[in-house]
Amino acid sequence: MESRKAFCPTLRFDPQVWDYFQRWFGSENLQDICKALCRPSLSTSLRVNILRTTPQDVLQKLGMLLPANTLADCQPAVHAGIDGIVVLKGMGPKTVDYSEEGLKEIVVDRKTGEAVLRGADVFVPGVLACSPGLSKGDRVAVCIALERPGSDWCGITRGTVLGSDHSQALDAVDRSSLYIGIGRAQMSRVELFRVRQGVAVTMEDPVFRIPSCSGLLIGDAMLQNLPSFIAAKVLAPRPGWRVIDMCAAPGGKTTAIAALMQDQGQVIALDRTHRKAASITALACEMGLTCINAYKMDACHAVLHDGQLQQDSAIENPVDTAEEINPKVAKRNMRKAAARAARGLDPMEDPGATCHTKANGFTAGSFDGVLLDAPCTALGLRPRLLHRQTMGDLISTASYQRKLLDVAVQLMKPGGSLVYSTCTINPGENEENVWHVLHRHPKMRLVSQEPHLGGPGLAGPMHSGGGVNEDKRLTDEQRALVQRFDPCSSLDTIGFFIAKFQKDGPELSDVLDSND
Ligand SMILES: C[S@@+](CC[C@H](N)C(=O)[O-])C[C@H]1O[C@@H](n2cnc3c(N)ncnc32)[C@H](O)[C@@H]1O
Repeated sequence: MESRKAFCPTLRFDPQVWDYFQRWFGSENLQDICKALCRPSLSTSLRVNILRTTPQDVLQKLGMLLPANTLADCQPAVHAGIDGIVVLKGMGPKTVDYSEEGLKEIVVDRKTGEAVLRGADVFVPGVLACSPGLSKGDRVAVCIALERPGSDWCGITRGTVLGSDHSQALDAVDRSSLYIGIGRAQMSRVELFRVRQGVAVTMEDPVFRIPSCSGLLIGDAMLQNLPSFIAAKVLAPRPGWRVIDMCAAPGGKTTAIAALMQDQGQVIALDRTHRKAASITALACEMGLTCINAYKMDACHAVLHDGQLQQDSAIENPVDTAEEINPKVAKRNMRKAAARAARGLDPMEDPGATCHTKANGFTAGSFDGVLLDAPCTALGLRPRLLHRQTMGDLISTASYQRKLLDVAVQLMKPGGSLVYSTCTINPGENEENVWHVLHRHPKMRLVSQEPHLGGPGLAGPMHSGGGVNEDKRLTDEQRALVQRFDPCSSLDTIGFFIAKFQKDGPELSDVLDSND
């Protein structure tokens, strides 16, 4: 069919956000970044649980577990530069021929489409519309319907029949560049809109072929973006250290840190809800790590103030406080979790996992290492076909991060290290926040990072708050110390940013030696 083109979407940002980014990145570079953000990375990394197994054993297991054709395509290999990482290759974009006779069609929502681009099949809740008379076993072209500008409505409701009066709003929008491949229907149209979960379409000719290892190597290895693992490595935690991961769920970096410490010492992991904190405990158990203690705590209040008592208790089968009070909230959370599971996204969290609760925070100056992997606008995640944040959202997120950074500084021992990371390309949350730390906290300085694979920080004056301030900018030396992972660089990673700070004070090795 002529109206189906090669996959070539255009990523849209709010116009003010676009202008702001354009001033930082330049027009051409921003276009390249947007193009990369619409596509999945073709390099999938698995972090090996080095306390339990080796990269070579993981390669051997993959050889036994993956189907022969997948294995031949993805060529698993040990990462050449970073210990403990196994890399699998993806392929695409492939030019799919949609002209085959009798090909039917299915329209999915954006999130489902993005999951398919990452290698998933199509799950029932994400299907919005399909051709009339769709039968189980039919071949179907899969297309994404994007939300309309300024709205979360894409023009049709779930259950729409293509070509009917109800699909006119959808047909009025050009979606010819949003076809993501051909699959085989696993149910008829009637069943598709009657059931609530299950696989609707298995992808046979996806535009991108990304290997899926989910559920294959539980406890031995986990999917982790390369820059995320690098952030944990950059902290350089040593066995015996006391580390705090302030925003830790689901615990990818927490468990990487604990493994680097050979499970010796103490890793405190915080997140805002019991459910999230318990998910960290569940991952730590899966990885066989015992030095991690997860707490339900707002990291903005993580510092114990004079006169406050240290209180600590463990919670069995945690539920969110809001749930205890309000059964409607409990029901809504259950529905959300079930919906995610039905879409084949996150597995539902282990209901038996526990976490700690603490009425007050932790003693200031008591941590050798602090990780602040901050909640952020996530404008570096791939693939993403639409971003709806406004300039106001970007500014308020950066200001929230600065609040967390101020707490992080208080928690560090003199001589201790802080790693600050985000998965966004937004300079307001990255370079501008680094500038904030250096100018608000004279005892903090940027230090070099190992490993250092990313590019330098951006050059230019700070201007997220509106006016340009020529005096507020990182020096060339400071820009060279941070790592900015550009999604369109040859590393082909998500957009990510890492800064490492040290607080003036004695070298930590001296502190540890004098404690021995
Ligand atoms: C980027 S994610 C962390 C990902 C995690 N570090 C990993 O590698 O798996 C940010 C997390 O911060 C949590 N968060 C947001 N505000 C927080 C706060 N005030 N205190 C603690 N956690 C918070 C969110 O719930 C979210 O789980």
